[in-house]
Amino acid sequence: MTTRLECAGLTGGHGSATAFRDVDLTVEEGTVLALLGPNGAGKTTLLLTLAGLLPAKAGTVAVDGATLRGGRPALANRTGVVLVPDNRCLFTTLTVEENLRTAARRTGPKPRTMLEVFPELDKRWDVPAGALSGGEQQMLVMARALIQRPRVLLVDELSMGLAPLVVESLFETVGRIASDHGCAVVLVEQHVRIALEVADQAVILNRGSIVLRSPARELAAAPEQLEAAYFGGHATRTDPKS
Ligand SMILES: Nc1ncnc2c1ncn2[C@@H]1O[C@H](COP(=O)(O)OP(=O)(O)OP(=O)(O)O)[C@@H](O)[C@H]1O
Repeated sequence: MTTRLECAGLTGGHGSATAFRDVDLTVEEGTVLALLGPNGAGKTTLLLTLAGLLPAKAGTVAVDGATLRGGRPALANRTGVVLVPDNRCLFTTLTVEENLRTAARRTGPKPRTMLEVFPELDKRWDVPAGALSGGEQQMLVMARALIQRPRVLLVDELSMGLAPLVVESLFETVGRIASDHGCAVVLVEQHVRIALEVADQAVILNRGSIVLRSPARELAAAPEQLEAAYFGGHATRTDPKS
């Protein structure tokens, strides 16, 4: 397997405040890493730093072995890093098709090819994004990410405000996007159980530090370890290399 995303000693935050420190992550192509942890742990800030939207205070981020220049989001995006932000950021007055057109690249897939992954959007093709249901909006958000042919897909709280059944189906799609398109997915999620079902590996961030790493399946079977990492922040590392 190829290492798609790697960060080493990554430290970052907002202004002079440090939100996370000394984070090492490796995500292989075609796999999903669940980045979990309590509110305020630093998960979103870490994603923004991986996407180049915030400069790192220390450490490196590399995609397919090439180190990215920190704080350069357009460059990171051209390298294949695509962020799915937690506030959706759709153009609400533009239709589904128009939203996809804003993200499509000249030499990349055409908007309608996204219907192979999200067929439910076909009947909503000419509807403004603001009139879609929450689940449909998130499908559009994922389609808008996929049309950019991501090598690294950073997904922040996809489930926010959605019914559990909708979340399960969306997460299945995320898993398929990783395996079919060979991208590395980092999934920040509060729905821990569903996230662990789709993820291959999991890390728990607490107060800015990684306090637990584990294959996702093992962690799903060890709720006490999960709880200790969330509330105590001092669980043991089960697999220091993952
Ligand atoms: N725009 C900002 N300016 C300054 N500090 C911020 C900003 N956004 C977040 N922070 C701070 O950075 C720290 C980490 O927040 P972050 O949002 O990354 O955590 P999180 O794990 O994603 O939490 P949540 O699940 O609540 O979104 C917190 O102390 C938070 O108050």
